[in-house]
Amino acid sequence: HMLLSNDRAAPGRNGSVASGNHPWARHTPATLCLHGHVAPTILLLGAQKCGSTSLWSDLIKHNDGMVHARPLLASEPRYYAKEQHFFDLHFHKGMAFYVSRYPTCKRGAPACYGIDASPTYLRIPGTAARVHAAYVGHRRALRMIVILRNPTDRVLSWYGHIGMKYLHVNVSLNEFAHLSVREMRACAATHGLTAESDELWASPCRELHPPLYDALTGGLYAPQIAEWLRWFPASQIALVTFGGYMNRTGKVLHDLTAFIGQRRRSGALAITAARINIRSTKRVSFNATAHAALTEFYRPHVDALIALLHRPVAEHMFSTPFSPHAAASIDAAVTGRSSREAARAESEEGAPAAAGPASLLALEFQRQHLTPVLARSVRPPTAGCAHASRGGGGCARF
Ligand SMILES: Nc1ncnc2c1ncn2[C@@H]1O[C@H](COP(=O)(O)OS(=O)(=O)O)[C@@H](OP(=O)(O)O)[C@H]1O
Repeated sequence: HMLLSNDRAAPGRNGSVASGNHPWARHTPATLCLHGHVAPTILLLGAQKCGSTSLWSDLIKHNDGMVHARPLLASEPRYYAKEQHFFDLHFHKGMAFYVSRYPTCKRGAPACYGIDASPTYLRIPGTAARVHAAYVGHRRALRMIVILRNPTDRVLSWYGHIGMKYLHVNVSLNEFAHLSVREMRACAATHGLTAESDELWASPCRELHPPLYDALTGGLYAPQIAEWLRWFPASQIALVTFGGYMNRTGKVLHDLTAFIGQRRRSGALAITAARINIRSTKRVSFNATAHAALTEFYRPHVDALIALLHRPVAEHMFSTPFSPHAAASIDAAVTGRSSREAARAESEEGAPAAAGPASLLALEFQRQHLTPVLARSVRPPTAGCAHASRGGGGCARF
């Protein structure tokens, strides 16, 4: 096992030292070489159906040093270039197998970063512990990226995914939503839990009978992220919102480049997100009651996510496209208060007076997600823009 390090003091064109004094670039990783191959150090954990394929593709396209896997056999599915499923399905095959799909290491070459974008890593319990064990001695080189989407939209996408995978789903979209919620509540009761419980995620209710599977528990982001925070420092985890990535793609990609520890590439920020795995446009949306049932189910879980992001344990999580310096302006936008009033109110309420990056994300979630969720529970979604927010500005999504 070895680290092939570029000259950290004087980075080359693709050197591994981030430009500027970006706070997350302090522990700049070099190329990690294991068993003669570039080992993945960038793990795009998911969530599944949240734009992970487009983000993966954009990260490769906009980062010179980013390398993906190559399928070893012609018979392997093409998505294996993106998703290794090593830490959920193939862990028993060992790290030598894992890295064998990545390029061989070359001494003196510019730093490169292997990426594994298996979006199941976030929702399948146990993967964080396996990553932690497998990267002993090299854990600081890892960067985890999580992209989150409104969980109700995720269910819509998931339904399409299940439909594609299993060719047909014998329930309609709206039945699927109601059935999922009903079965989840029943399952929770059987296991002494409630539908609000964080513990649902890693409980047997994770896998309801086909075709429901874990449609709902995939959107329980708080316990999923908390699990990664148990094994890794917050500073190694970046959060991206679906809406942020779609609306400010260039900024998000720039920020992620810095998070990874690369030099920021100069160039236009006006980049549009890749459009891969697009299906929802071909489908109808939930009707109002199905939408309300899912929204109701997810409400406490979104609250739990926001609460998690406000907790000190998440304080140093990297979040983009929000800058740590924008706390005051975001807070003012959310609450309508001046930044000084906001800081005073926060400290009176016991919250940290100076919002860290994760708290910023929490505020943005509240603005982009929770407010529209509450509004939508009493109004049916409007055609064409199911996420219209009262504050104007088109579709507010995460
Ligand atoms: N550029 C852009 N604009 C809008 N929406 C986009 C974009 N790129 C990806 N997507 C949507 O992301 C959904 C697919 O997510 P994933 O790639 O993570 O799916 S997967 O888990 O890898 O199967 C899938 O959602 P649904 O269409 O709702 O199914 C895609 O439409």
